[in-house]
Amino acid sequence: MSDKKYSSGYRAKRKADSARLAALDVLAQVREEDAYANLVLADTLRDYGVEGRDAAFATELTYGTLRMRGYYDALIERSASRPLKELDPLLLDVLRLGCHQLLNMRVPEHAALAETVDVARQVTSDGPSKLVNAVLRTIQRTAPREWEALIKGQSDSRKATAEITSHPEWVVEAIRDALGDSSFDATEVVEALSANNIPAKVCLAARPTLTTRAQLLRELGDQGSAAQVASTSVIMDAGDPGRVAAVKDGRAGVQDSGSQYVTEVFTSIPLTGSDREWLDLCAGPGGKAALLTGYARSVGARLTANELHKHRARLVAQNLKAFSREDYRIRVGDGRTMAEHDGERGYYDRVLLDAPCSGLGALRRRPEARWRKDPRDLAELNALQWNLLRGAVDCVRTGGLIGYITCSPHLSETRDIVSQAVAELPLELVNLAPQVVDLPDALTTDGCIQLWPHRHGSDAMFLAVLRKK
Ligand SMILES: C[S@@+](CC[C@H](N)C(=O)[O-])C[C@H]1O[C@@H](n2cnc3c(N)ncnc32)[C@H](O)[C@@H]1O
Repeated sequence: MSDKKYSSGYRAKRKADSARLAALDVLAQVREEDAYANLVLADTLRDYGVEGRDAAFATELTYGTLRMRGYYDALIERSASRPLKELDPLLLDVLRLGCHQLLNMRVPEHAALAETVDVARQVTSDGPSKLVNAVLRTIQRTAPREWEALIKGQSDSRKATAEITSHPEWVVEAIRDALGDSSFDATEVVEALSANNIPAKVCLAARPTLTTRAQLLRELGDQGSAAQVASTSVIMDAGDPGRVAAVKDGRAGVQDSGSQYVTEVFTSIPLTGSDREWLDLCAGPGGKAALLTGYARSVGARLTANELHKHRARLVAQNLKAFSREDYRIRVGDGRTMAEHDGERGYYDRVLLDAPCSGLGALRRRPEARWRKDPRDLAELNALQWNLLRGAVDCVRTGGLIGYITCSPHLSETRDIVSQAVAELPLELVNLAPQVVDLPDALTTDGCIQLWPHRHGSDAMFLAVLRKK
């Protein structure tokens, strides 16, 4: 750190604010160590002695900056008049923090500037801190509406939408394709992407046969309200879910309302013949398994929850602790080859395949997730999804149902893989139109369900139901 006075001379050097330093440290951990911000934030705040209102400030600063990084980078690049890659990464993080304070927090402009320059000086030296001052002043001098117009006005509409909504360009393309829009800057494409910039509220699931939404609402008092989409879901408007008695004892769990809805729809599809043995092929950590066990129990069926990883199977057990051991069994194994084991082939009446996926439908939950995802991972995921689908076909009886779910709207892991399955495997698609009369904008043209944060207030969950021929 430099000992020299800040050269503009308008105030003396002073120690940078701990909340901002802590936020910067988290950004650095995310960038350098691939850390998850939500996992390292609490320890980092403790290390810097940041608590109470300062901790809330640091949290908002960290998450907001990570989320809006793409937009801030567009402004920084234009204001620094040099490519971003020529900026020191730590300095770039400082600039991003400054942008968030200037543009999206209720921090007075002079404080946003001065405090950010203090941080720059403390973690680098005088020279770079002058650059921070100059760049942030340039950003501040232009009105937010003018910045938006400037970015939207560029000829490359995919890049413009990516920058305005703060997403990688490949995600813009994926969302446009999933919505069936022809242009990258179509109103709904921008709305869908912008919805990822609004943090999701905590949602609880009232687990069937253990409690009801009405009971959960009563328990929460003025801290809860009924959520959209699923009949089991409750939004926690305030408070800590870990302190809710129903969550502590397993009658309820923290779960997105879209996840609840697709599980509810799948279990409500009528089935000819027996309906006693249900399988959750990829069950960890067990949110859907807990709903499935409840629904199964209410019709006299039993759930088998399968999971590849032992430690995740333990989480399933934790999620099912409020049910009786007769209602479920948990097994550890590979869902792709489960039918090779004694008695598993064609044994199940319903199989839920909640497949490992890109998670593009839950970007609003993890502020930095969109920057970490790589489109090259999709090919590997698609191969796994396909092999799990084949595994599910082997486990379900003729006439039985498979519910294929992803937390993603990306076509390669939703409608494309399902149409390939219908073409190549002994499966027919069940049209879900009768199940979604109250939610017609959730139905895809091929009769599947695709939820969206901007339409339904849930994660972008996908459900296709397939019947084995
Ligand atoms: C999307 S998550 C399932 C979420 C879960 N249904 C819930 O609601 O809590 C996918 C799960 O599949 C598991 N998995 C991955 N490969 C698998 C395989 N070959 N067989 C079984 N499970 C697998 C992962 O470990 C992960 O727990």
